[in-house]
Amino acid sequence: MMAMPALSAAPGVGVRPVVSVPSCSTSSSSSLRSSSSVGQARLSRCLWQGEKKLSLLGRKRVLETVASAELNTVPLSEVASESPARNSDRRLDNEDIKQEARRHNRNEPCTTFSAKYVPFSPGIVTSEEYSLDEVIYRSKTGALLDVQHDYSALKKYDANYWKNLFDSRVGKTTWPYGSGVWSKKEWVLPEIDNDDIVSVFEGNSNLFWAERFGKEFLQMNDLWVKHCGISHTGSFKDLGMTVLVSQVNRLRRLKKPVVGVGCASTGDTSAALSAYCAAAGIPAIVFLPANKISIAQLVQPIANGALVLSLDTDFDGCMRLIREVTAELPIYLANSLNSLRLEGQKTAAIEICQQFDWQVPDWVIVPGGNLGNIYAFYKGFHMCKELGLIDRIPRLVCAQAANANPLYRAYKDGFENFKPITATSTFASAIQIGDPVSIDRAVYALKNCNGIVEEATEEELMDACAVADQTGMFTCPHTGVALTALMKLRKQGVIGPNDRTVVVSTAHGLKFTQSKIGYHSKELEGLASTHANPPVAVRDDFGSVMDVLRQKLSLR
Ligand SMILES: Cc1ncc(COP(=O)(O)O)c(C=O)c1O
Ligand SMILES: N[C@@H](CCOP(=O)(O)O)C(=O)O
Repeated sequence: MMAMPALSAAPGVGVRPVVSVPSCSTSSSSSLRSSSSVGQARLSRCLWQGEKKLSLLGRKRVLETVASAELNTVPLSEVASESPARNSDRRLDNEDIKQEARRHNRNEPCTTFSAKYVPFSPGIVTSEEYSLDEVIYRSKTGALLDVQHDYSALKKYDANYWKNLFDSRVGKTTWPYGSGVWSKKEWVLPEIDNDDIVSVFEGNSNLFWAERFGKEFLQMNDLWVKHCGISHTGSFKDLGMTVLVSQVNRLRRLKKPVVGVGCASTGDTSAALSAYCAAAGIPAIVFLPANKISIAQLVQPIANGALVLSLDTDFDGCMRLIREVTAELPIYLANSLNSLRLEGQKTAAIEICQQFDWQVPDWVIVPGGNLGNIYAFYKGFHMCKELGLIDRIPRLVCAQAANANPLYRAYKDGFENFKPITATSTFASAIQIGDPVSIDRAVYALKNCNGIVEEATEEELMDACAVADQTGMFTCPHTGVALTALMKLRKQGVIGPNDRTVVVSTAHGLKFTQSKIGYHSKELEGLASTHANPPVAVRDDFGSVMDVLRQKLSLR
């Protein structure tokens, strides 16, 4: 058997665009051109540089396809309705998915969009800014950074344009837009070359109607669960990691000194980092707190070939160390301290609006630990509102485990004082964090959406998981924390019976089976395990089986 280090179970988008949409380029340096001669020149470049391998027939098709988009103002609705026929063209001999995409991707607006790092200092005017190609995580004053998009460029396209564009990309395999993150590329990392993107077509996670749980337990008829855990590595972290690792891929191509990518983790960030780095052939280094993550989470970076360091400390200790190490060595920091991650994570919020046909839910409940995700959700909704796709931002609820509740404590204090704590053991082990790096981002997000912070005890979160599971879900403990917050707010009448509410499920329950086994075997110390459903041991004979069935099913 493989020797494991001491890291075992924890206890736990038809409106006419205002400009034409030429798009044969995948290059960040391309700009919007309307003259036909310039269009022809670009066309030739595309054909003879990027598409060297096309057959004569292929070249003719590209000429026809791109020329119509280059030389005319093409209503997006028409472009979209034409594309299935073109997309039914088979991939050409010797053409891979990226080359095929260059041929088909004429819906893509030319890259006039841009983004940069600015200090995260709401209300303070500063000229400080950095290119996304710089390796930098903090401002001159030590503040967090934020990725700022060029809204004046994005606003040249109206809300219907964006809705139709995003909608036209869902459910396709076109590189890279088959990804729920990259389907929103213009709002995420607009300048990255499509060839640098590292994606496993993450996102597009299901948003399902939790009918029985809502109606039977909460008298709610509009309760939804956004299942971000049904994902490549089983958590929402894939959304951010595709962005971060893609940018690292670009930095390495630009010959920037990045020998690897590192993170501290409670299990999910490390799993996502390892998988995306492995897909790109980039070394991954992960710092894990010994004995504080689940076996399923531990085995993910091991299997994906990451360098796994098991440290005799908690997550906050690992976080301190990785920050020191990444300041010394050319290792790129992959935690959400790095604002690139949040650009991917915010697409979950945009996706929720899209899944509701661009209607806004009343409430969105998100479990919080290092607190990047609650800000990412706020930013996603805020961007939709700024660009006119929605008319308001939902109220956000951040849910914390009572054993790891620094934000809850600060909230109760009117956000006047924030004090880091030493988080204690919780079944929601991925949010056992006492000194969250994104505290400022979280407080800003919650203040700006009239948000709420709730907490869940161990008993409450495990019971919430059990009850939800018995309505057909298979929840992770963090989702149990969010469900507990929902139950409390519903009971208090804060959330109404007809409020459209989305609970964000951040990880797949299959990553956390140990705590479920403990609960259903009534082996969790200090917990009544009220909803336990242990297996019934039965003797191997017909009579015994019949006796048990009669008794359990109340049959005579
Ligand atoms: C499964 C799961 N849920 C929720 C969270 C909390 O997200 P954040 O750290 O962005 O607050 C994390 C990580 O911290 C996580 O791994
Ligand atoms: N739950 C996280 C904790 C680290 O959060 P991050 O978003 O800052 O990377 C994990 O899985 O490691």
